[in-house]
Amino acid sequence: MISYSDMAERKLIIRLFAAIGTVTTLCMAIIALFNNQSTLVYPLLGSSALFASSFFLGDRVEISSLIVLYTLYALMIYLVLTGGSHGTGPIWVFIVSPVTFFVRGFKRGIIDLIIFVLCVTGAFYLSNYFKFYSGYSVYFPIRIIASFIIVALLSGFYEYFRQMYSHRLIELVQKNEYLATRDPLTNLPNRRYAMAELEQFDAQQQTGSIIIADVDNFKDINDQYGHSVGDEVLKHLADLFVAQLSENDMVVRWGGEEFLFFLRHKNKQQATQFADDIHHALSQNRLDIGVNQLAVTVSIGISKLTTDVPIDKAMHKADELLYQAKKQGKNQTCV
Ligand SMILES: Nc1nc2c(ncn2[C@@H]2O[C@H](COP(=O)(O)OP(=O)(O)OP(=O)(O)O)[C@@H](O)[C@H]2O)c(=O)[nH]1
Repeated sequence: MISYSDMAERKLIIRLFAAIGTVTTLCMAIIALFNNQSTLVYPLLGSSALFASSFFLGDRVEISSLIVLYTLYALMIYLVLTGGSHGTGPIWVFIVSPVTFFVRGFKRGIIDLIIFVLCVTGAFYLSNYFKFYSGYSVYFPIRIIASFIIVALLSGFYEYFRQMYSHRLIELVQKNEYLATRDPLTNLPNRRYAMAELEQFDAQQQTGSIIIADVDNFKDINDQYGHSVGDEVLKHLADLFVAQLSENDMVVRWGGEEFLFFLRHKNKQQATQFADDIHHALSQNRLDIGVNQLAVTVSIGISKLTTDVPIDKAMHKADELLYQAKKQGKNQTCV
């Protein structure tokens, strides 16, 4: 199953935030320097350096995103405390909520924003109390905080629905991916899945055995008892085959009434023993169809998978041996 991660996109966006933060704060520091606003120059330069450091952290996305976020918080609180340039500092706080939700997600984002609002409220109070900046009107902090909360709520709603939609989408893709590789009747993996597994196995140059099992006289079963009983037979076989498998092995519905077993690291002798076990299990487990019990048998062909035999050749060989087993009277294995 493919794993779905947005890490590459996150890395890109965090680096973008860091780059914008670095350039913006650097420009603001230069402007503050020309305006002789010494209290702004150093905090802005410090922020710029922190944003730049997070840009160069590369693959450590979580750390760099936290540096970006908390540098932003610290700078915003400082701007509220000091008023920034001519009392316009608090206007920048609106950047905080979208960045917070992006970095922290919905739940942790809410917690961080509540703490941030409390800090900003405290900063307005301290600024007034210690006269760090005395140009704020009585209503200004209230309006800034109220509008900040509205923007945060909107960003929160957006993030909540985005997360929900993204989870649903991933679930849907994974479900479709699963269905595309499953046989709906027996719930076994299908031919498409098997081909991918076999190609991977081939690429890894491993050894093992292939077994092809074909139900004997299946047309007669369909004709005599009906198609739905035929389907029940296939399901019965699938359950029985799965019960025989060991951890590394796999059985797939290869098509129609044919099943393919893929036994990793099992030589011909072990595969033959496995085929005998299947014949035996089938003879012991008849299928109940109303008052009757139906005896189902299979014919089997086995071939080796080695590093010097291509998969398609091994499959062809197993098919030929299966045909031979049918010709020799069915309900048997040819190796
Ligand atoms: N019920 C049911 N029948 C299927 C399914 N897929 C294929 N079949 C039937 O399987 C039958 C296979 O018939 P044949 O190829 O003649 O094979 P057979 O009767 O098993 O004969 P031998 O292989 O010689 O033993 C056909 O009648 C198909 O319609 C399925 O999913 N459900």
